[in-house]
Amino acid sequence: MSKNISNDPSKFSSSVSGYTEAVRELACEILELMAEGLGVHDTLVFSSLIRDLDSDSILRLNHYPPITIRDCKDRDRSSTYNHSSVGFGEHTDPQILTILRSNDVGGLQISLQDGVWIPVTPDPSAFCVNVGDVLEVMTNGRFSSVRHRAMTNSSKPRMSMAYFGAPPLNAWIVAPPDVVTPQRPSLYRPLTWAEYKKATYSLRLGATRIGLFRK
Ligand SMILES: O=C(O)CCC(=O)C(=O)O
Ligand SMILES: [Fe+2]
Repeated sequence: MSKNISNDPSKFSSSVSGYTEAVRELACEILELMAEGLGVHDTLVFSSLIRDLDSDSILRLNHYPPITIRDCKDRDRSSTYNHSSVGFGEHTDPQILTILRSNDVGGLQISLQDGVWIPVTPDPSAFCVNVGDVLEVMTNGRFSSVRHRAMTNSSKPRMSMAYFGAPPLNAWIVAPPDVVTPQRPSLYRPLTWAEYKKATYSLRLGATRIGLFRK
């Protein structure tokens, strides 16, 4: 994509479409490799949901303007700097796979353990790939969706672009038989993406929404 956003909406639209198609293809390739690595017979089982013409995938552009300590105090005298500097609260992405790109301003953090946040070094030439809740269900917990958040920077604006590969609304989300064994029975009850999306929007951003579907 060009470094500058064009004033011509059709050029902007075609850049966004080109980018979206490229990251969709990347997501599909990663998902096919994951299926192969898990020993799943039908290696297209995850990627075909994203390739489906009715896929509910989306692209989100995030902008985190810098917040200085003074701004925070002006806005709310009782809030602490740390509290106010959360730009995007902690959550897991509900979809299948997220392909995230950002500028060179840090802010993304992941948590593998409650309350411990690990910063992700920003690299504008790299993609950050997040496992979403649907992939956790479809791999029967072999891959876990990652809890993350984005902090604002006190001097520079962070920008990020996230492609969320998602199934069609009416698709059933079930783990393929290859990852369900007597030793590892299925962890989640079957659900449709529409059902999961509805549950997602009815709960707080930070809630462990996938827990609602655990057997
Ligand atoms: O801006 C970021 O790095 C994180 C964005 C994010 O988590 C999201 O859009 O779901
Ligand atoms: Fe996210």
